[in-house]
Amino acid sequence: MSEQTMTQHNVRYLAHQGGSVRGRIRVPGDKSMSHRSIMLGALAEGVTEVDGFLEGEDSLATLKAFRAMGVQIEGPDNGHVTIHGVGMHGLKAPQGDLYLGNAGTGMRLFSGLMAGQAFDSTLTGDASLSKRPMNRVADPLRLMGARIDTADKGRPPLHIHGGQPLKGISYDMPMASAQVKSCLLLAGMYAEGETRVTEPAPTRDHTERMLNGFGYEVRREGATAIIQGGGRLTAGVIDVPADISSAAFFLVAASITPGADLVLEHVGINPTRVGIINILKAMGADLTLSNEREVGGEPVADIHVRYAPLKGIDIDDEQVPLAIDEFPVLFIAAANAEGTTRLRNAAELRVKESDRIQAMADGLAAIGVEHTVYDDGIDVVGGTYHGGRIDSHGDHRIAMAFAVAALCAEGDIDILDCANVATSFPNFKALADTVGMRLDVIEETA
Ligand SMILES: O=C(O)C1=C[C@@H](OP(=O)(O)O)[C@@H](O)[C@H](O)C1
Ligand SMILES: C=C(OP(=O)(O)O)C(=O)O
Repeated sequence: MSEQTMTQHNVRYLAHQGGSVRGRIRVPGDKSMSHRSIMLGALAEGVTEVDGFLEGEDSLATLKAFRAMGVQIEGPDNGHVTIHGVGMHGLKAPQGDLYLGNAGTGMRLFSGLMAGQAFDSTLTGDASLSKRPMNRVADPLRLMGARIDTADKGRPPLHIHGGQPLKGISYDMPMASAQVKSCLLLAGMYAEGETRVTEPAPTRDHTERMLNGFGYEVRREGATAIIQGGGRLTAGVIDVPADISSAAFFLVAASITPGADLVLEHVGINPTRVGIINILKAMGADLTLSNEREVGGEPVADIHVRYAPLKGIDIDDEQVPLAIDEFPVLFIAAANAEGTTRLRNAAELRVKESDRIQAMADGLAAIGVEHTVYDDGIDVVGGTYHGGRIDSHGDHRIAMAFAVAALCAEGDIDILDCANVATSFPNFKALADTVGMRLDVIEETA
């Protein structure tokens, strides 16, 4: 069965009202770091050992794409992956297209890497990824000398012509995007001279940290990340922490559920990812970090969360890129807070796996949560809400957000099109059961 036909099998969630949130859990590995561990491990000299790898569809698609380019990769086996690096110029032309599933991160980072190869490649994705904008990477890569063909309006598939000499550029990113920054830094390894990428606001810096960990220097001058072409990567050991974006569902679940008391273990707390913690704390959440340590160049902690009454806030603009994937579940926190929570300057949410402003607004409307939609944000008014039927639009984070909402709903929430939860959080149902949430997963065939 091809990946494309597999996705026709779908699941629906029936999230029963009520339930508890108690215990001690570890959510799966960080998706951003999992993608990058395979990419850098494949291009390194030597053998890279990865622990904590996310065995979700997005990062598995990245792993398979490198296998298709001749890289020997063992695993994943309980989060352990062994990558036999082929060096910067050791990839082989793949036989067919490189299918990247649902992963915007996969496609944007691959486009930078493939622009530097000697052979042509075609990057494809599922229905959601095929609608997402790729000119944000294709345009600056073309400035570097890449030749890239896109479908209509800069959508995938991307056809990347190999053998094009790249030169470094100085690029001011028009949006705060770690994917664009990372794409250009990866292409910059293959470019002549320096590539300089300036971000309008801080975004996740896993690429910079991991490149430095592989012995490839990325310098920073203020808001600019700088890489010199022509370097090499040296294999190493990577310990991927639990994904704060997955932990977010349980941080909100515990914050809104009276009596909740939960510990999330070994969570990545990179300062460019902690918007969820900062925003929940500003809303009055009871979160405590302990056992703070650094693991493989990334800060990690256990997070203890207990129920506390939340209040609505105006979310600080600077928190937006630091919590960019957490807004669906933060809107559920807002629905359970006293007063109104206001988000602006978050238009990027409209170009994720779904239009996350509209998809969440439609879902909030279906369960009776008062809200007002803006081009770049939303106001959510806290209060009681009922059950209802939600379309997740195949977006993992919308599906999981409404599963969390059921904890405080006055009725059950039926959530359609949830198969893509497996892209980032394959054992979400199992961990939801462990803590006391009441979630049925109903298999459906198309
Ligand atoms: O670099 C990454 O790993 C990611 C960057 C973010 O996207 P943008 O760079 O488009 O904001 C985020 O939404 C995505 O889930 C992962
Ligand atoms: C936006 C996300 O991922 P990607 O862009 O990689 O599809 C996400 O996981 O919320």
